[in-house]
Amino acid sequence: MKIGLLQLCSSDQPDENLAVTTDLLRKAAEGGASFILTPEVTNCVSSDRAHQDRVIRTETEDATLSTLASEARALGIWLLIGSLALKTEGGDGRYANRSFLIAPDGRIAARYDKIHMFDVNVSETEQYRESAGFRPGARAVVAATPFARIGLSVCYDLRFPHLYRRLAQAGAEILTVPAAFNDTTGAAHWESLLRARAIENGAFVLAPAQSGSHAVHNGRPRRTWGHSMVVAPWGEVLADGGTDVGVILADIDLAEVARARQRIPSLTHDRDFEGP
Ligand SMILES: O=C(O)CNC(=O)[C@H](CS)NC(=O)CCC(=O)C(=O)O
Repeated sequence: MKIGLLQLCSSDQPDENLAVTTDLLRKAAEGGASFILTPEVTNCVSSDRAHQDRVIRTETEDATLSTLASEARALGIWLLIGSLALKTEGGDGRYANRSFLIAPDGRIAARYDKIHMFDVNVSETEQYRESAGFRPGARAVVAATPFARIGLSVCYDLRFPHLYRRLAQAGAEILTVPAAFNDTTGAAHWESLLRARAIENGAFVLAPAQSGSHAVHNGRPRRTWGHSMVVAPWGEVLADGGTDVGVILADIDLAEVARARQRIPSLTHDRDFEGP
């Protein structure tokens, strides 16, 4: 089957981002993709709380979700909206960083709220406190489709291998890692971590990414790493999106999951042990 990754450079204007995303989604479908994926925070990249409060909507009011779900239906494709920043009802006023799997009939087949929050000082000038704006999820999700079982994750989750272990042990054959990796840690770690998750779990890793220069964050534009990737279960990088905004297409053979797991059955060799 053919996979389409959308590499975006989302701004802090959801309407603009939706127009670009819709256009690229149609291109990916024209290119033959039957499963298309968008990056983390497809609808809005911003760290300005007052601005976010003006433009971010709840799940039921969000135009990105309803429009892309209708597009998926019109195109007859499976769609992973990597994530949307959404207002949540109740709770403490923080947003959800929520991933959606949309079926070809336009219905929501699965939702997943990012579990691990990026509260990190990347350098003295680049600091993130994702948990100040977003409320973390607490439930891992595997969704069944006619072509594969899909384990959902988002961005910084990539650094927590036990999450992917659980997803693979629950049957996931494809692991999705939509991201907005920053360009410092992206250069150092992105490809290695993606390949490690694919190899250690014998699964395809599909990682659509934000790329380029976004809305100002801590007084400077926020830069993301791009390099959207498709990684095979044996660890080969089947596609690397570079840094341009656009569509990345890759053919995958899902039989490779069983082949990789037969050659190295480590997924079934976990053992309980004591200490340290
Ligand atoms: O802020 C938003 O709008 C949405 N959230 C994100 O983009 C998050 C928090 S800043 N980014 C990451 O998790 C990058 C992880 C990363 O770069 C690493 O693990 O090295």
